Amino acid sequence: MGTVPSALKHCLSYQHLLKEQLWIGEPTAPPHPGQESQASGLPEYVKIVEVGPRDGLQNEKVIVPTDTKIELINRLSKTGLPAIEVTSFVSSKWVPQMADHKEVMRGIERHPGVQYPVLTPNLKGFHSAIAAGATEVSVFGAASESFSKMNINCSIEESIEKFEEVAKSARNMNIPVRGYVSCALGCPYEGDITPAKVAERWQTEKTEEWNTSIIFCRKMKSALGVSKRLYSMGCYEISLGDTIGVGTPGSMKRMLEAVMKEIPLSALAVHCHDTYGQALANILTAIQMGVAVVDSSVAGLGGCPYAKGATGNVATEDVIYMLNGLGINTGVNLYTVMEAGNFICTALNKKTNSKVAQASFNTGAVK
Ligand SMILES: CC(C)(COP(=O)([O-])OP(=O)([O-])OC[C@H]1O[C@@H](n2cnc3c(N)ncnc32)[C@H](O)[C@@H]1OP(=O)([O-])[O-])[C@@H](O)C(=O)NCCC(=O)NCCSC(=O)C[C@@](C)(O)CC(=O)[O-]
Repeated sequence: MGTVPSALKHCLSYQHLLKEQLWIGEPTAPPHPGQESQASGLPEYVKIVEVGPRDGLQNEKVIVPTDTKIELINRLSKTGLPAIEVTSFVSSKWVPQMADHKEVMRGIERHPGVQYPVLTPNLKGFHSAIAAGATEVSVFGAASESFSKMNINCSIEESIEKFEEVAKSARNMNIPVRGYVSCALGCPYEGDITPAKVAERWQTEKTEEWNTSIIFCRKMKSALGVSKRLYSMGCYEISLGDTIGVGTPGSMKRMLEAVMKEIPLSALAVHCHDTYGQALANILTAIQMGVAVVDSSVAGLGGCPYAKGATGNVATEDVIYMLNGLGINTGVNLYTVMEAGNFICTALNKKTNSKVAQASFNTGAVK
């Protein structure tokens, strides 16, 4: 797909798409995330946080060569993406694919204006990340006790203590910290997290219905509680993760309504996996509610090693295509993201999960 632009120029569908401006991101300087378009009520600019090199690759069974990871990140850096999550400073016994975190961090070319966050579950990871040159980190908690235990081997409460240590050290060093809340809409171990009216119920007195939805209430309270605590400890942004991709626009809306009462909209991001094919719809719902930061993964790669059955993240290509169609600026060039997607899919010997990239292949315009 290295020849995407020239090949597609001869393709009628390309001409149509070009006319519709779906392929090209506006290369203008982005306004502040969340700034609203007067006309539509939608944000004028949506920031895309590319998580492919980390979330996308962490689940790959075969170890991807370090040079390939570096090349992927270097390619993504040239697309206009404002943030690229590079790797995780976690235990190589737990996630062998991320064992080369130092080499990847040190090997990439950094482009001005691009953020390169890395995951750090604790102080050990934080110090290693900083020593390797990280300038932004992310802590990652969960709304589900079982997932927390399986993923980072501690309870939610213990995880908060570790994140507080990271946040404190980061603050002293002027390092921005992002916070994830996994299982915001469902958990692979505890089942659905149905937020039906639970936020209101949590905040008011218990009713009869409280008893029937007590489990959901606890989980919702947990999602809210973890988000609030991450935000209070100084995380500048809270990324709400539908880790196993079970959410729907309905559950996304209810969850966001609850969280938005506690955390400013400008500090929220959504992180959607596409297991049930709902990711784009969920993202659209979030954007319509004013969320202006979206995580996505090139070629739709991804999955969490501790969330069995969860498929990849929503594909970056598909999110950009949708946002371009809505006239929302991302500053990202879809062509070059597709080229990066083709690069990594070729390297992994797998088909892209991006519908937009697949459609381009199917037109015959892309060989
Ligand atoms: C968190 C730990 C490390 C706890 O693991 P642990 O075994 O409880 O750690 P420990 O403190 O007991 O130490 C045990 C050993 O691990 C080492 N250790 C301790 N910390 C580190 C570190 N930071 N980096 C490297 N090594 C570390 C430590 O030094 C020691 O080494 P030993 O003395 O045995 O040689 C482990 O559970 C782990 O690495 N888990 C991996 C979690 C992970 O990466 N999951 C996938 C990412 S989360 C995700 O995908 C969801 C997300 C973010 O995308 C959002 C969504 O979709 O919802």
